[in-house]
Amino acid sequence: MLKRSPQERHSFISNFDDVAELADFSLMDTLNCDPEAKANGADHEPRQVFSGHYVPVNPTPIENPEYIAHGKTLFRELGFADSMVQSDDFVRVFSGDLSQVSEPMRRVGWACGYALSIFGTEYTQQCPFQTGNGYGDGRAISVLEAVINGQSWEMQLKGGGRTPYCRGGDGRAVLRSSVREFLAQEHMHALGVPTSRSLSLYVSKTEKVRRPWYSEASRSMNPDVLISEPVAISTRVAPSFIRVGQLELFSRRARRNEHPQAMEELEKMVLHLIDREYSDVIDQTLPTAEQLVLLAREFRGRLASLVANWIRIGYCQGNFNSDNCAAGGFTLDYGPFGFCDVFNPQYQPWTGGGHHYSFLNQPAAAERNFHTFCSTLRPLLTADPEHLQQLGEIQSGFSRVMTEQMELMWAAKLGLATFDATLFSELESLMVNTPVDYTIFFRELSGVPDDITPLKKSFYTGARNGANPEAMDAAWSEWLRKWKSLTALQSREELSRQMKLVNPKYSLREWFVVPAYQQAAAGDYSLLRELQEVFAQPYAEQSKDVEEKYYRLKPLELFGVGGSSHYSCSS
Ligand SMILES: Nc1ncnc2c1ncn2[C@@H]1O[C@H](COP(=O)(O)OP(=O)(O)OP(=O)(O)O)[C@@H](O)[C@H]1O
Ligand SMILES: [Mg+2]
Repeated sequence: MLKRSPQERHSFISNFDDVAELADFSLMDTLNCDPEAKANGADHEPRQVFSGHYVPVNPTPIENPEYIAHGKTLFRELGFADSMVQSDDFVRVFSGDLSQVSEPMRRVGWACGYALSIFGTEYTQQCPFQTGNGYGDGRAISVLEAVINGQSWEMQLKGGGRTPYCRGGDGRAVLRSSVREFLAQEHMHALGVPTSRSLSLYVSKTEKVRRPWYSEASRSMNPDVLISEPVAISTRVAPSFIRVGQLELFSRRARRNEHPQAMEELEKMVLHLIDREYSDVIDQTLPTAEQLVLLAREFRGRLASLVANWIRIGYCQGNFNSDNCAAGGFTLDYGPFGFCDVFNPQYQPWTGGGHHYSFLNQPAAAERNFHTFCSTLRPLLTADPEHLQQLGEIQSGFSRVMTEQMELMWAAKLGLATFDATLFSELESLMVNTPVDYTIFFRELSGVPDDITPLKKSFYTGARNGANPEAMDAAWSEWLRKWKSLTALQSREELSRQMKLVNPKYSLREWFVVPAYQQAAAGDYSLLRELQEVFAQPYAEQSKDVEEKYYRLKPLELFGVGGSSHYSCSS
């Protein structure tokens, strides 16, 4: 614990119990750069980093930062006063300027390397050196790790400038992508889905970068213009930002015996993960092998539950690679994500994402990431057949655990005590054939309607797949009758109350977000702040006005529009 008098404390530092130490094996990449520039974080050139937990790197402040928004709920949880977000020192740090921070904060941030597997297949091609040693946080820079109310929190700038892993990129994030991530993180938290959190969002009044994007009302699949967009820095917060891909980097090195400390580094990294993300459930005095097995079991449960929650609320992560899979089991990297409007098992807003990361394929994608995760632990257990076998059993049990979670989730969405496979598969076909708006359908069903009239509020009748409307209505009525017979034992009020806790009324559809970031780029933040308020209470009925604006079908003319219905990963 660091000792300091209250007068010495930096204003927001006064909320910290302590400033935590990172794993103790930093700064070991001794090649390829000027040691002094490296140690003070001033070397931002792409380079190979051969070992070590992180590299010191200074963020590059955005020019003329202006406050846009902060995560009010998170501020309350951290004990930060709302006014702090406009204070000079806070603005400076979270718009990327560490030059004036005082002890115990450090004037240097850090970035981490990680490896990449796509749907379980290892890649190194994305690394400019083709070795994997130049891939990692290309524009994410952590600036602080603090213990607040007994909980350790890492604060990470996204868009904070180039790092050794920037691969020739500019290290920036545009306002558009920053607004999306900022809003989505707090919405997911309010939905009860584990996630990184949003601390603050600042935009530059003068600095812009060019990105490929879609022209107005474009129906092109790929971006068709280059646009100039303001840069922004959003700060996200989590117990750690350790990714499956990060463990993978160390494990690949250990497997190939790339340097003498490779195995030791892998072990330290895994123990660091346990300390940051699993200390409440794993006894750190146990032998390492036992801890590893417990870790795999616990992560399995968290990951399966996470993905079932994504599907519960209509979320598609879009790019669920191992480097976008947080080893703590929460949602990380809101890039080409989307909340679905129409129920479509193959919903995938990212044009580069393919079927493998589509909506109902996310359990399969999670399984691939889990297998990758288990493989990262294996080198640490080679001399221990008993624990290796336990790990194998945990790995092969993923699909069972995932199925259990999915069935529990569908049962809860339908207000049933147990999953009914026939009822569910009939519903799935009806939802595809009508088609229905996923959020509105389940919310209307949560009203326990007498007949299908309220459910029709969710029907995209204009997009009906040529089906006979009378026959469809009859099929829906029959399905509703069956559903009601299965729920008949519960009081209608109680059933409705329970279902409304599981089926949100409001979800952050992309066509709500597009005008918010467009207006923000023109200096008007009012819509963005309205979305913040509305989507912080997704289960509440809210006012008539809110309902009319945000509880409605996607207008048919917005289907197929580039940048809204689908987008490239460009951010
Ligand atoms: N403008 C940029 N400059 C430098 N590196 C970038 C830039 N944009 C993306 N990258 C890097 O490219 C890789 C893939 O990007 P991806 O979109 O998955 O991540 P991201 O959205 O930047 O970050 P995160 O996963 O940290 O949320 C990451 O390693 C990321 O850091
Ligand atoms: Mg990423």
